[in-house]
Amino acid sequence: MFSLLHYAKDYRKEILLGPFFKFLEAVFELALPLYMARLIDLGIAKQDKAYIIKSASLMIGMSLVGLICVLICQYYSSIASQGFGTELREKLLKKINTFSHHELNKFGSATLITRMTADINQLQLALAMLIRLVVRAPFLSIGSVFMAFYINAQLASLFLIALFLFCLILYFLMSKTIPLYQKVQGKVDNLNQVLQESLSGVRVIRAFSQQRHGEKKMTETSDELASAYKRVANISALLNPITLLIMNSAIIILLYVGGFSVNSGNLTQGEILALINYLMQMLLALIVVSNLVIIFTKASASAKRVNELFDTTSSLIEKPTETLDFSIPPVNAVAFNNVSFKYTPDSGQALTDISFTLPLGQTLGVTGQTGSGKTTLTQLLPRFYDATIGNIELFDTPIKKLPLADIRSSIGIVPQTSTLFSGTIRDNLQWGQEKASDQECWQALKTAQCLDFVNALPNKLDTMILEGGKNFSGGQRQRLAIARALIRTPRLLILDDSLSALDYQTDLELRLALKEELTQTSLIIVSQRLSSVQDAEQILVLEDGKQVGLGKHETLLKKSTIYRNLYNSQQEREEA
Ligand SMILES: Nc1ncnc2c1ncn2[C@@H]1O[C@H](COP(=O)(O)OP(=O)(O)OP(=O)(O)O)[C@@H](O)[C@H]1O
Repeated sequence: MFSLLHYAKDYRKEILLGPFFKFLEAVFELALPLYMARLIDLGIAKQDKAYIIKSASLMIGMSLVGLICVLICQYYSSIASQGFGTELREKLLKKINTFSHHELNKFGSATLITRMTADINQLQLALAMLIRLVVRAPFLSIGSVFMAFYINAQLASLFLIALFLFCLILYFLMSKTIPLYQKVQGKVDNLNQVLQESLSGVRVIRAFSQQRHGEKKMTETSDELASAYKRVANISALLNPITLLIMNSAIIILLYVGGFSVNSGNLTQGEILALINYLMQMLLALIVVSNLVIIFTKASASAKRVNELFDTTSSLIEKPTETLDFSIPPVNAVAFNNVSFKYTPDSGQALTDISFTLPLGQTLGVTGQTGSGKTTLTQLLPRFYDATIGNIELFDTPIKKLPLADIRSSIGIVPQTSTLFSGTIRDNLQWGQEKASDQECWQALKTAQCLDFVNALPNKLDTMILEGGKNFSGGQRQRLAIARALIRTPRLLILDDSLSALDYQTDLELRLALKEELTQTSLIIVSQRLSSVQDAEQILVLEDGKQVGLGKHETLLKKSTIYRNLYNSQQEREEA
């Protein structure tokens, strides 16, 4: 956990001064019962008004200074803990952004969200408590024992017995609760995952009338979390009553034994009150210590989960030795040389021995049945994954020799399910290119065949897109996503089944516009619909991850049985 503290290095001053002010306040708090004892014994008992006023004023003054110290400490702890959380979140997001899709798939988005939010909140809380209480609480509990010994060593031994009993109980409770807190954190992950799936898949759930099933799953998961919490809470809840029992029993014994000492003149009334005060101070400080232990236990579980992300090395190794240079036009936009790929060592072969070249400025169509490996192939180009065997070249350079930034800025990719972000249409287009002017936005919208529906919107480019683009149709969303990819005029544009929601006419017009407007751009169109790829200079046919055809439409019709069957089945469907 402490390894994460270096993210708070900019707040050294606050981390050192905060506990110092809290310590000052604790010194005053520790001195007050002693002053109170003197006030009773020397002021009230002897009816010395001047002494009473002097002592009372001193005590009020100490309390006020103590209050100011507390406020300063709270201020420092807020600044340091919030700053620490922000820094940690930024660094963690940066780290996650270096992950390849392998690592992203392995962790899953639910746990990444929990770690970025709940876990970091827990660490922020731990730092705030470290500043506020870590010096104060032990100082007060130990200081109370010393003060008690200073007043009366015989009665102070009672403090040691109470302290011993408390530590015994605390140890017993902690040994039970600490492992349970770690389990609770895992259950929070599960709940987040179910929540995320239920909310993002709400339409599918409704379409299948599966609300009951979704609700049942949700209830089961939150019941599991609730019962894990209950188990911890049931055990932790014992701490306060047991502490009060110890405290009250000790006070009774103190009053009983102390009464004899007062009668025999060995102890004053003020001293007995001071002892009771110190006893309460000690046990209350110990309750704070036990709460601190709980907070740090939770924080250490959170730190483990955050560190797991920091310690994960991305399978994507970036060691660029070359950069993309278009001063001498490359011959090919893409070349796959005997490329094979597996998602995990244990999974089946997603691509086997794929080889093709896409000359600069030309179009490659990729087709095949569902699950044949089309999307997988496109994901190797921006290096979302690396090929297991073989090599891939982009603009005549092996992609592993290029900086990721060069690769990704030269490729525009429109995935199968395009994500639009909440914000205006302009905001979404500017994701593609930050400084795109309105004119550039309209040009991209025109090429992507969005003019008709965007023009019909009263706020045009300022129209708000709801989360996930829910206020647009599937086809409109796909075209907006294409416009976003076009706005940066990519050198290679990959449309991964992104024309599937368009009618034949719009699909054709869009492809013609792409050819006309993007003369410098090479194109990969992935589609099961052969009409979308049949005009391409080459078509790659995949089946079960294998390359079963490569050539022009007419050639494939003659030579590839699979392609011919695909074509015939689609023709029949269209005629039916
Ligand atoms: N993240 C993943 N982890 C493991 N296996 C995967 C993953 N993504 C895809 N696969 C597997 O890889 C194979 C190829 O999938 P891919 O998505 O590339 O097919 P596709 O041709 O694009 O299919 P579709 O036309 O249905 O989109 C399938 O067997 C699929 O189950």
